[in-house]
Amino acid sequence: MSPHVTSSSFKYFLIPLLILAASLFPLPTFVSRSATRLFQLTQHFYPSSPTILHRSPNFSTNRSIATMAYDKELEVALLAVQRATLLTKSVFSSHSKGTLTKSDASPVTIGDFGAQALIISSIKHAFPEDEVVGEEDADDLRKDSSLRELVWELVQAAKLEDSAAEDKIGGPIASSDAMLDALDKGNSAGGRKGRIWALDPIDGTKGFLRGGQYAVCLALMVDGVPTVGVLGCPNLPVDDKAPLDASIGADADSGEGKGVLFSAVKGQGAASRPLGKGALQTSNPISMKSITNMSDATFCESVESGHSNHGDQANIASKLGITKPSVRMDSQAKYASIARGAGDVYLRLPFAKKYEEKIWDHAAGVVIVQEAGGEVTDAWGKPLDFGIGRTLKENNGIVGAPKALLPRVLEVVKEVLSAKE
Ligand SMILES: Nc1ncnc2c1ncn2[C@@H]1O[C@H](COP(=O)(O)OS(=O)(=O)O)[C@@H](OP(=O)(O)O)[C@H]1O
Ligand SMILES: [Mg+2]
Ligand SMILES: [Mg+2]
Ligand SMILES: [Mg+2]
Repeated sequence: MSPHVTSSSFKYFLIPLLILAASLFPLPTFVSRSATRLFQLTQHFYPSSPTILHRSPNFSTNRSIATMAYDKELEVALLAVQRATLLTKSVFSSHSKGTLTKSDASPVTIGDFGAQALIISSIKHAFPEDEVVGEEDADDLRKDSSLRELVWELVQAAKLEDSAAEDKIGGPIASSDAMLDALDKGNSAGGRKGRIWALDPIDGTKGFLRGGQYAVCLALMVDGVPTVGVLGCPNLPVDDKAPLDASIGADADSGEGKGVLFSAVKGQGAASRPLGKGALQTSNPISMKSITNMSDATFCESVESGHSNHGDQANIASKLGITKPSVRMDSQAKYASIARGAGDVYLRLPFAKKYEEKIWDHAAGVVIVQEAGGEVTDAWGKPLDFGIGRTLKENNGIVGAPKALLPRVLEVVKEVLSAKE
């Protein structure tokens, strides 16, 4: 038998048969683990036609063979992000946030360093072979012992209240040196092959500092495709139906009814659950709002006028017939908000063509929006390419919307951008 025939039989006959058998009969753990491996294998064999894997948004409440893939990755990511938000919230309520200015003039705080160290240590505990593209590194802490001490105290104090949950993410970091090493393991160059996590320990650091929206963001990319995404948003309302108004970005300090964990796994739908302090709370499926009339849409944009072009975005909204004012909020809380139908359209048009968006600013939000029934492309309608390194250097600007609305939004975006060229 030729190698081609052998590989085809394996691909088209043996794997589907084994998966069918695995889903029909109750199996001992070791067999079901093998089934999970098999399932992951099929993702390599059927990269573009995942008919047996891809379910409608909100599939997550149904248990089946499909939900077994990435179960552990999702649980570890949720717990790691939840633990990191204990740290960021404690920094927010303390006097000093230990703010430094990075070489690109953007701020970084002891919260960013501590959250990155905790999350990478969780990932490395559960998946030692995986790489991480993280925003921060330990250079500043290695140079400044008092700053290092501040972060180390925070890291030691950030503990989930449920010991089984803590164990799943490896428990406390062993020493201050181990903390620095974990922080530095966010140095992957990214790429198109294998399993790479994208981590933004605090996205919207400026929002975090002013008590507005921020998000702890973590995504697993498999062969360059965002596959598991988690966003911890301590200042968003727990209620998925809460109206989105302009005040959401201004003074959203964590309090009663605030704090949400959003998540998605490719092919399994998107969900939200209250952000807790211990074991994971029950999740609810989320989906984008189905609006038929563009004039009913709400669009979300950055607070910082330097991060996206508010003028072009207002022009686009008016050409689309959108009459409601934009909702401005920092961070990937924007993606989370459109994914649960609190807003509808995400616009991030560039000021400068040379700015390269960072993969950690988008990977988690993109998979959550996709799984909630939306799509995200660049401003010219090109798919976002997460597989070429630490930035989206082949893309320019970002647009996200419910699938049915995206073509019309892109038409107007291109019209406005072309008129400037
Ligand atoms: N010039 C420019 N253009 C576009 N984006 C930039 C730019 N400079 C910085 N950044 C990145 O913006 C991230 C935060 O942007 P957000 O849209 O989330 O929030 S806001 O702009 O502050 O409202 C921010 O993420 P954090 O650093 O994690 O806060 C940056 O990665
Ligand atoms: Mg930053
Ligand atoms: Mg960011
Ligand atoms: Mg950040």
